[in-house]
Amino acid sequence: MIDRQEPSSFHEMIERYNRQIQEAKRRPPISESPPCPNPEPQGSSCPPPPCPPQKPQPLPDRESVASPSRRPAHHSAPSLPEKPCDKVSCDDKTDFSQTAGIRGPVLLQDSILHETLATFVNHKPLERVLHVKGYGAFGYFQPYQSMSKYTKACFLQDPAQRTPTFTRFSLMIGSQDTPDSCRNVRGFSTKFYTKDGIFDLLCNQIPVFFLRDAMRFPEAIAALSPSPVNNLPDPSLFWDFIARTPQAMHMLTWLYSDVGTSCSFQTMGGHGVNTFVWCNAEGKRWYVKYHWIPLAGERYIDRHEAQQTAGQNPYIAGQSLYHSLARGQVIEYELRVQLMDPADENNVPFDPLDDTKIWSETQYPLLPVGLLTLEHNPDDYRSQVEQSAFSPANLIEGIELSNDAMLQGRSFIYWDAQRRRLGPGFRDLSINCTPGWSPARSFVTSGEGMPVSGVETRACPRDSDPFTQAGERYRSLDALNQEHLVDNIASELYAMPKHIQKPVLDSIQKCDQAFAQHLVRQMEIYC
Ligand code: HEM
Repeated sequence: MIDRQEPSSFHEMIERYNRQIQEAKRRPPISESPPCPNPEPQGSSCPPPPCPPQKPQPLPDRESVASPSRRPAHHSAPSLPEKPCDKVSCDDKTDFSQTAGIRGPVLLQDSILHETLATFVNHKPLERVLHVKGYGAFGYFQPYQSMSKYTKACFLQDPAQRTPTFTRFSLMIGSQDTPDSCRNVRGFSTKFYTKDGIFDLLCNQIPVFFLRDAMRFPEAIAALSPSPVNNLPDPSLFWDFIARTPQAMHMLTWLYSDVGTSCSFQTMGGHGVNTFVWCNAEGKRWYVKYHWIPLAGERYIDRHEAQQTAGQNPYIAGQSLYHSLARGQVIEYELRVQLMDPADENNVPFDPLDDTKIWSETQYPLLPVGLLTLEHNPDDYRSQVEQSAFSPANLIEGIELSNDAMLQGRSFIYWDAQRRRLGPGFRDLSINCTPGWSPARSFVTSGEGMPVSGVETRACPRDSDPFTQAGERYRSLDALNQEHLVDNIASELYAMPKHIQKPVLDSIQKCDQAFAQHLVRQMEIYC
């Protein structure tokens, strides 16, 4: 029997279409059609009338159908012999537009046709402005022990409690066709469906960012994007940005190391980048930085392997994630945090709220918190992965924003982006909600009860040393990884004009003299 219910979505429409094609193929020839097994009183669901007879018939007089008095004679259709029906399921009325007579015209009133086409042209949700290409996985999080000393966050109190999660891995720059292995910032966002509501933890594989203030973020993204003139890759946009942005030096030493190229999310780390605040039941606050450690170990690939992989399989990381979960393997990441008493913030040689800096692991050890276990694939990419809406402002009691300027700049813009791409009801989509909860009703705000003071200003915050940690990063690499970092930079920087090369080399010299010398030698090889 043909399903005559209207499709509620494009997806259903396609499924129904495929079902009908399959059924039609199985159905015996029309002359041998069995009687309708479930005849309905009006007969509307029974097999519709058979194909028009194969013997050519004169076409109905279209003039008599379409207001003959107003149509000139030369508009009449030529009297063609009717062709035999060549459709497998020509008895399926839903395959045809509604026409005035068999050869048309198609009637404007055919709302079913318009709905079918309008559903098709509108079925694709708008893409994210960033992190367009992504893959998802469901799982759960379980703490190792109660973290009540540091936070009252409900899902971190009881080691026996499992909190359901959804994780989306993504590439920050590029389109749906960008190869998974290319040099990129990779996103690692997790939604925790807690009993107090949604908590989102957005991480990148690189622990620092290009900028410490959100104001220049659009400029950074433009520098990483294709040329606005011809849509072709233009490395001079990036290197010009780096030449003008010494604070990006530290990020450069991560992005242009092998950490920038990878063929697997299972062996990739994640870092919250920004500094958040944990608050316990007594109101004691801690600065907190988040880190995910893959239990499979961290592994990255070099630029040559990344390029080769990009050509061979642009979906390598997504496929590996999907097939591992489909085979029943679980993928695990340990959540660790670094905690700093805000009273100590003046005792570190940098601003702990500056996201171009990392915290020393000796001074602020990585404290294990719990285990994220990814265990199954999404069943519907569009409604689960595409329509997932993460925000650093999706917080629950016990977790707050700090005064990290970049984080505060991010706090509104994700919801705004989601209103644009998913509509104002984005929080009601099942992937984005826990029943009965909405941030507007939860009244979780940052720093309730914290004193705030200061003179209005637009100024560079305390400590703007952009070089020390970048130099430390270079020196922390072994010889092979130093070689890769330097070669990755040299392979692009050598081709830049002098007015870009010079300030970049000056900045690198301020990071580390040997780093700069190594780079100059390597650039000479390319020249
Ligand atoms: C001012 C700076 C930033 C702005 C304006 C910004 C803006 C955005 C926007 C608009 C999206 C897409 C949201 C959506 O449509 O759902 C996005 C996604 C994302 N952002 Fe940012 N971002 C900033 C900085 C950062 C930083 C520092 C991180 C580091 C953790 C980060 C991590 C992510 C991740 C992981 C995603 C992907 C989320 C997903 O999978 O849906 N962003 N960002």
